[in-house]
Amino acid sequence: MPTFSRDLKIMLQKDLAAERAVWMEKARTLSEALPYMRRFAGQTIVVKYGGHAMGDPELARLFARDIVLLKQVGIHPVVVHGGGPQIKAMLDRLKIQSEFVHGLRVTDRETVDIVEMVLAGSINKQIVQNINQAGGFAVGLSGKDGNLIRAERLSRTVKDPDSAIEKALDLGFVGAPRAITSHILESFRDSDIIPVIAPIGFDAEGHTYNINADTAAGAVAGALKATRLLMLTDVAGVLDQEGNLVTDLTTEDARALIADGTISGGMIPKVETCLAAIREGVKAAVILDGRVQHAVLLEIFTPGGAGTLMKSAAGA
Ligand SMILES: Nc1ncnc2c1ncn2[C@@H]1O[C@H](COP(=O)(O)OP(=O)(O)O)[C@@H](O)[C@H]1O
Ligand SMILES: CC(=O)N[C@@H](CCC(=O)OP(=O)(O)O)C(=O)O
Repeated sequence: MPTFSRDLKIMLQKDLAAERAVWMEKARTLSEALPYMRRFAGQTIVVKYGGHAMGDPELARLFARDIVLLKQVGIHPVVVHGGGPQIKAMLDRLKIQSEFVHGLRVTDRETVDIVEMVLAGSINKQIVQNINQAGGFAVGLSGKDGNLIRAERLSRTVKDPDSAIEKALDLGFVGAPRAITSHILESFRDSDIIPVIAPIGFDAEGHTYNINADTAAGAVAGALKATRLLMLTDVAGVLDQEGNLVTDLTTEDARALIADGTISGGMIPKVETCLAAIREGVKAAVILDGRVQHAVLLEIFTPGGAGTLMKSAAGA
């Protein structure tokens, strides 16, 4: 029937035009990424991948693809991962109690074995597998491999609120990174290998340490003088008193927001780690929302990077 076939033809032409418009938009986005690809080519970007951000399998798959894409365009991504919720799940299964003091897990001898098993074992290998399934060549390392993260027992004091006397906190086998053997990571720069690091440290006496993943990522970024330290978390970034996103955070503003309690809990070590990394030579650190699909690509390849940026005085 001629009328029907004419209508069908018009419909198909409209569909094709709509599809073409979608592809044109995608091509434009790719083209607009070119200046960013040139800017970051050959640079090191350390990505801290938190335990909350890896909970959703689809987000984890997209994260792995984004990391492979960075490497493919000549950027050197280094992934440092956490796994707090996964450690908690394993400790619960084994009916082992665990508590946090100032955002850090008090870690006794039994707990450090479980932490190492979960971080350097199942989680590390899952991320490696995701990246490799996305077409990359990821190699999993704990801080023990290649003497990567020498650590010491973290010493921290707190002020007793009644007497105002400083007392030492005993967090057990919680480590502070002392030295990063960076040539291990630098040897991957000129290869297609993507290092994926579990935040486990060691010392000369043979102790194993549980290191907060933010702290480990900051130390690695500082040692590599990375161009960017990206901290993927479960909020949009640093929020102000009204709950609005702070897009640029100076050291002075950070100090003020910590002092008045606006920045609290796990966000304090995160911000402090970013500032410390910048002091050590990282050009800029960004706290961003790991719950958003392609958060890493948005931050690196578009002007619409959506987190909180802290940068060195020399600029980013
Ligand atoms: N000013 C703030 N802006 C944003 N988040 C904040 C702020 N103060 C405290 N937080 C808390 O910090 C959390 C992020 O830290 P944390 O839970 O340690 O993250 P992760 O598990 O990703 O390392 C947020 O989920 C939020 O509850
Ligand atoms: C000392 C300390 O607290 N270590 C952390 C290490 C994992 C971590 O930091 O994981 P997220 O990044 O997912 O929070 C812990 O035991 O939970």
